[in-house]
Amino acid sequence: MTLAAREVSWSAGGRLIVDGVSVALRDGETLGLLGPNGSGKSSLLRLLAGLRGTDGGAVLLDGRELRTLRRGEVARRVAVVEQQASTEVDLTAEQVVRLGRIPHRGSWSGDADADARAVERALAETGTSALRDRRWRTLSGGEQQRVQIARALAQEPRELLLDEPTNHLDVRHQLDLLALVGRLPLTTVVALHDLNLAALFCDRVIVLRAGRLVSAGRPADVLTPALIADVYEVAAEVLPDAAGPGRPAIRFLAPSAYASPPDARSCQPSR
Ligand SMILES: Nc1ncnc2c1ncn2[C@@H]1O[C@H](COP(=O)(O)OP(=O)(O)OP(=O)(O)O)[C@@H](O)[C@H]1O
Repeated sequence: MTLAAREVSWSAGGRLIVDGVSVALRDGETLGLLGPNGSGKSSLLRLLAGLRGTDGGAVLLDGRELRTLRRGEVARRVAVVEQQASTEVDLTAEQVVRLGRIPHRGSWSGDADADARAVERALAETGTSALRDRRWRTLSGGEQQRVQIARALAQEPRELLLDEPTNHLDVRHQLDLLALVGRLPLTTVVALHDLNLAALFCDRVIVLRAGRLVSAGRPADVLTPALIADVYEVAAEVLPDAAGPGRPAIRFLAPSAYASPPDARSCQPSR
């Protein structure tokens, strides 16, 4: 048993932002959360994390309504990394990762050994050990992103919710991060814009449009030219199994108006 949304709705500014979405995660899967800008991905993730309450429907953790559970109990189970996660205080990277241990501290004291082990493991898994003594503010966007993910892993969650975690990451770190997420024995929801990364790493994907769930299933079944044209309004060619069995690769077909021949001269460094 893990997380589920049952007919979840949420409104803001007089508008329905998440509109009756139901999804039940499967233990250990990586679920991709897809959809155009403003389709409600971050809003749904925040509802699943219990960071905000639903206006209709319910989020369930092991079949129990999230809103009836204690904050600490949820935080020991569910970790979330939001877009542009930041910290105002001038901490080192290691101190940021240690924040992930807060839900595990009792009212008197925590288990210092368990905390230290979890922090070391999270730093190693995310390749951020070498950054441990750096001040947060001096880290690049990609380094900050990986440290935030280390913080979430130090929390030792069973459910991990990631909002655009590959933002700021170079291509190798994007691949490494999603491979790590797939390897860990966690149930993960990951909001992604890159459909090829979703096809490569997600066991299932769901697609939102204007707050509604419009499709759900295996990447190969969902990421069809028809769906991409309908939801993203972009023509695409889908090469089935090109990225592995059941894992399509997507090639976007730029309208001819965008596709003027490359001009080598425009790429020359100016002197
Ligand atoms: N607190 C809020 N008040 C008013 N409108 C909001 C609020 N939060 C989100 N919205 C609106 O809800 C819609 C969905 O936003 P959300 O951030 O969930 O989309 P998204 O799919 O994550 O977008 P993106 O891909 O651009 O990150 C947007 O139109 C956004 O402006």
